[in-house]
This record gives sequence, structure tokens and C-alpha cells, in this order.
Amino acid sequence: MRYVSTRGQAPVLNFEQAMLSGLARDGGLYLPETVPAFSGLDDLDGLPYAEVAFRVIRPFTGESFTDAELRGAIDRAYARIEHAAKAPLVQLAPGHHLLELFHGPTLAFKDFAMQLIAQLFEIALKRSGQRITIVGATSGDTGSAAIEAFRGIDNVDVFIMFPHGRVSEVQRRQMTTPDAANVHALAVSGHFDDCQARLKDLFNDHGFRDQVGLAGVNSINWARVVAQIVYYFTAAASLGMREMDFCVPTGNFGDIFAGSIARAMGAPIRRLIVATNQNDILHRALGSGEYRIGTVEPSISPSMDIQVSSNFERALYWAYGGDAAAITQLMDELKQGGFTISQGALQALREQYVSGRVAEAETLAMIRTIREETGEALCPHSAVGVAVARQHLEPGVPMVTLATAHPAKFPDAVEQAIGIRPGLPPHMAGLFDLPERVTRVENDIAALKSLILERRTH
Ligand SMILES: Cc1ncc(COP(=O)(O)O)c(C=O)c1O
Ligand SMILES: N[C@@H](CCOP(=O)(O)O)C(=O)O
Repeated sequence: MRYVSTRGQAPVLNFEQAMLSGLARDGGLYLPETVPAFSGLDDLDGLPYAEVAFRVIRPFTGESFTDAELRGAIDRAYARIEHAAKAPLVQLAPGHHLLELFHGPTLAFKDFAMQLIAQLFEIALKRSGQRITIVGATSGDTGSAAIEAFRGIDNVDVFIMFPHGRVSEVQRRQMTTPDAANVHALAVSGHFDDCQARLKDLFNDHGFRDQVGLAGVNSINWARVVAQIVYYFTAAASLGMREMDFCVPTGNFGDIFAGSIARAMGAPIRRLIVATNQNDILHRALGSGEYRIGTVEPSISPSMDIQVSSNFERALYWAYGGDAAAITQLMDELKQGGFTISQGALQALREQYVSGRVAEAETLAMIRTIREETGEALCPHSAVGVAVARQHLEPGVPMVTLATAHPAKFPDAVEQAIGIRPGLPPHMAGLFDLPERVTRVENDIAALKSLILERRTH
């Protein structure tokens, strides 16, 4: 399996190389040259999650890992997810199901990919003896999952940039309380898009990149996306491999893009529905063809407060039929504020995705409604998903909404909606008593570089 960059100017890599590279050297994102068809769809029902993961991921890893290495990594990764089913599917209403992706150690869907790629990184780094510096940008959940997965791993430093004052207190504490020497939480002035832009600046400075052995664990890393494909298959298997719709709370477009890969592999997915909060650039772009960056408005679903949605570049690459020059041009225009999607590409995108957005009041109302109807408390991101899914329900077609985080990560929003403050699970009970370690940094590339050079442990 060979991986190519969306911008067409970076070396073609194998899986391990693409995983260790993160962003391609031409600034693009890696994608497989072809998507493998999945054989054995009808054999998945009843299999353990780890076995489905092995079958789905194996075609992507090629010669990079032996079967035994991959199975071992998967087993260790998913042993850390508490629920027996790992990603249980629960019925919200007849025909509408919630895919619960928050039973991992940091209570968000990010654990599914991050736990696995930490295992794969460890195998690859032990083999090569290489030392790396992971830098991540987060609106809250990627950062906590990365720190949990990579803390204490030899040969790795982890720097996580989060937007100062724009993540929930639980998310912040998950990033600032681990005391491992290789973990560095950085509170950056600005919003998530600033953090992600600085991350890409670091990757695009090849001198710095090579000096520190820069690696990335955001969904710019193809290995993250691969691991997120698996639960589309387990959900489809639980519903008997009938044609179904998926509604995905969306920000950086990684999770829903994993759904398009699942569909391309053969999963019976009819519609993939992009659900956004008031930061609705994706909904607007799919409606009008104009991808224009607006102001990021803080919301009660802060992990989705994103305007520059990184993985949309991968979707565009497909929609433009693999025309890397066209993507490079669009990404240059994006630096000036936005671009117009060609009619042909827009049509191709609309064949892949439909979309909806909900405002804050609707999100709160949906948390209340689901509490009344089922007794469950939804996190605000999952509530955005459920609200948009309800706009798109069709008789006879099962709908699966991805529940991307545990309500206890966002207690203020949940309490505002239903008057009940969800408690943290026992393994996180001491979170509010631990001392925090965090460095305030300006949104400034020179300041970030010197901090990373000064703090890294190797
Ligand atoms: C809880 C939660 N829901 C949804 C999303 C959106 O996922 P994606 O960025 O893959 O679109 C995020 C952030 O990634 C998140 O943390
Ligand atoms: N919502 C995310 C934003 C980064 O997403 P990623 O999937 O690209 O890592 C977060 O919680 O940090």
C-alpha cells in the first residue's frame, strides 16, 4: 500500500513512513493511492472489536507491521477501553442508534485511534532507535487522548497546544495534571485554528522538523483516520449490514472522512451527515460551494469550534479526482480567507456528504429531550449530532449518530441543560485535586520553536 500527498509534491511513502511523517513535506495530507475493498463483510457480526479492527486495518498497513505486531498493538490498545463491546450501539428511538465512543481512558472517541497509534509508534521507534517530538493541536480531546497514550513512552516528547480558556476544565486538567516528564501542555493565545496553523508551520519548516524529529498525532496523520474506520464496520455489523445513515458531529473532518473510507471499502453506508455547531463552515460550504473562514464563535461544544477543517483537504482531493495542483491552489487561496469549490467537485462532495447545523439553544434542548425520552445525558457534541440526525431521519433506514464524548467532560453545558452535573468515572475521580503543569505561550512560531527546543528531554 502506497501513500500519496494531496499536494502531489512529497515522496510516496509506505504506512509506517506516512505514520511517522504526519504532515507531508509539501504541506499536504497523505492518502492511500487506492482504497482496498473489504472482503468478508458478512462475517463480522459477533466478532470481538479487536478482531474487526485487525481485519479492517490490516490492508492499510502493508509490510510495515507483521500480523503478530498489529494484533498485539490492537489487543493492548483496546484492552484500555472499559466497555466489553468497546463501541456499544444503543437504541435512542426506533431506527435511531447512538454509537458510544466514549468508554476509553480519556472519555472521547480519540482514544480509539490514539491508543492504537501509540502502540504502533512504540514498535516502529524501538525498531529504528529514532527519537521523536510529537506536537499536537487540540480543541480539547485530541490533546488529552495523546497525552494519555504517549505519556512515559521512551524516545518521545509530547507537546500539546490548546487554546487558552477555550477548553472545558475537565479537558484542561486531563492535559495539565499528568506528571510524566515527556508531557508538555501549552496554553496558546487564540483559538484551535491558531494552534493547528502553528502546528502546520512547524511541519513546513523542514530544518526545525528534521532537527527535532517532528511527528504529528492529529488526524493529519493517516494512521489516526485508519483506526477510526473500524467502528463504522462494527456498527454496520450490529445492524445486520443493512444500508444505513451515519450522522457525525464534525470539526476537523477526520471522523466523518473515516466514514467515507469505510463506505469506499464496502460498508453499507447510504448518507454521511456532517453535523456542525454554530461554527458551520462545512455546512455552508456544502450548501453554497464557498469555503470562507469566518470568526470562531465559542460554543458549548468547544471541541468543534473549528473553521479551518484540516481533513476537508482529503475530501477535496477526491472530489477533484486526485488533481493535486488544484488542491495546492485552493489551499493557497485558503491562506487569503477562502476559496470557491468548482461545480464538478461540489457535486462530487454532495454525493458523499449531506449536512446540518444546530444553534446553541437547540443543542441544549436536545440534551434535555434525550434525557426525558431515554434517561441518558448526552455530551453537547453528541447532542449536535443527534439534533442534526433528527432533521434527516427517513423511515426504514437506520440512523447511527456517533456519540463522541462522555457528558462528564462538559459538566457545565450538561448541567445548564438538565440541571444535573454528570460525575467523572472512578479512574478520574482525583482529577480536581492534582496540581496542574502548563506553560502559557503566545500564538507565535518563534516562541513555540524555542520552547520546544528548550523543553524536549532529548
Ligand atoms: C467530542 C468531539 N466531537 C466531535 C469532534 C469532531 O471530530 P472531527 O474533528 O474528527 O470532525 C471532536 C474533535 O475532533 C470532538 O472532540
Ligand atoms: N476536536 C479536536 C480537534 C483536533 O482534531 P484531530 O482529529 O485532527 O486531532 C480535538 O479535540 O482536539
